Amino acid sequence: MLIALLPGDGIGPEVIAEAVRLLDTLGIDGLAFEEAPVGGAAYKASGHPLPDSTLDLAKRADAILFGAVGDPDCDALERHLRPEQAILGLRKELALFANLRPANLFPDLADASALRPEIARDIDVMIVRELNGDVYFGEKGMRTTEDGLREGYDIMSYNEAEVARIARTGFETARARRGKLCSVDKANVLETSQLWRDVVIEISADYPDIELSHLYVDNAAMQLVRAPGQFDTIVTGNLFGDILSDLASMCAGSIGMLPSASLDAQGKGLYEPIHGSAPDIAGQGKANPLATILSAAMMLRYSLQLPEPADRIEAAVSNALAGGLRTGDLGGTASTREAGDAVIAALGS
Ligand SMILES: NC(=O)c1ccc[n+]([C@@H]2O[C@H](COP(=O)([O-])OP(=O)(O)OC[C@H]3O[C@@H](n4cnc5c(N)ncnc54)[C@H](O)[C@@H]3O)[C@@H](O)[C@H]2O)c1
Ligand SMILES: CC(C)[C@H](C(=O)O)[C@@H](O)C(=O)O
Ligand SMILES: [Mg+2]
Repeated sequence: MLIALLPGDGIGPEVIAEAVRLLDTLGIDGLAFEEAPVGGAAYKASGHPLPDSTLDLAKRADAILFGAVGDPDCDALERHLRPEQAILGLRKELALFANLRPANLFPDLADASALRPEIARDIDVMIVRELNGDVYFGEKGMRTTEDGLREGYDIMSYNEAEVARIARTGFETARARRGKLCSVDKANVLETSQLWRDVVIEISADYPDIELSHLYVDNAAMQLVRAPGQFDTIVTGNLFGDILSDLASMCAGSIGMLPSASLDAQGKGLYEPIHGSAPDIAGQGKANPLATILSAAMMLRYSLQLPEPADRIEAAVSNALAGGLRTGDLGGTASTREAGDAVIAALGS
């Protein structure tokens, strides 16, 4: 089983190193790693954020473990050369349309949540975010109006096949969890969202066992903070899912805690923390590697069909936190390396 390692920029290499150290410690038979540059690192080395050789490795591999991309040195580049295009390109080229972002509170992290402990305790939500459409991939550009003003535009669109596909992922995910699906849109304003809601309702006919509800995205953001325990599975579009998952991460303690899986129709996946390259703390050994370590666990479970080591990793993270592990984002002082050590030590407990 070949794992493509794409560490990327900023804290990406720091957090990937800890996930790889943990996977090495587990000694899983037949796991092989191959690394390739991506993002700003790839641009600086070869003039493109997603070189053909990196895309080729991603396609050959059984799964991809991704760090983060984004480099302030590249801010002035034309859009198609910016580091972020690499992750968007991978998601599109590999047809990774279903992004699963679980937010749940580890029992010992209530003190780190942005919510009061008695509210935070209840959060256990899976955000199913569509990843191949929306404003991210619609026509976009810069033009000049008749009045001579510069005008930027990004077309938001979804066709019914795209909505149906992610809706089915949402229903299936809810079925494997607590049987409740909340579809989040902005159907009071957006045509895209009206179609989204219509299609989700049509697909729901195939899932009579699932309790379906709908929320506008502004209300959903408020409800996630007010009473996150009401949510089981959320299905939503690319942009709303991006924003809601960062919000949900703080309910669960920190953005440094949330992993993700981005899956194609066959279950091949790219696994990455939901956070970015965090230039403000890069190179200082301060990054929390747990989101990436938990992404590695998702990779073992979803793409490699290895639930036992996935369970072991998640239990080790939980035990390490129970033992007092806290990186800076969680209010502590542990370094990235010390956090990796604590999880490895907890594997035996
Ligand atoms: N999938 C990705 O590769 C991805 C995701 C999000 C942002 N980005 C990119 O990353 C760059 C920085 O973006 P941003 O600052 O808006 O978001 P960010 O997620 O990188 O950082 C936001 C804040 O959270 C902190 N943080 C993030 N991850 C952390 C961790 N593991 N441990 C401790 N603290 C952590 C950072 O220090 C920062 O203060 C941008 O170029 C952005 O486009 C990439
Ligand atoms: C870097 C950016 C393109 C990306 C997104 O918006 O999807 C990031 O915010 C994420 O959440 O993975
Ligand atoms: Mg994001």
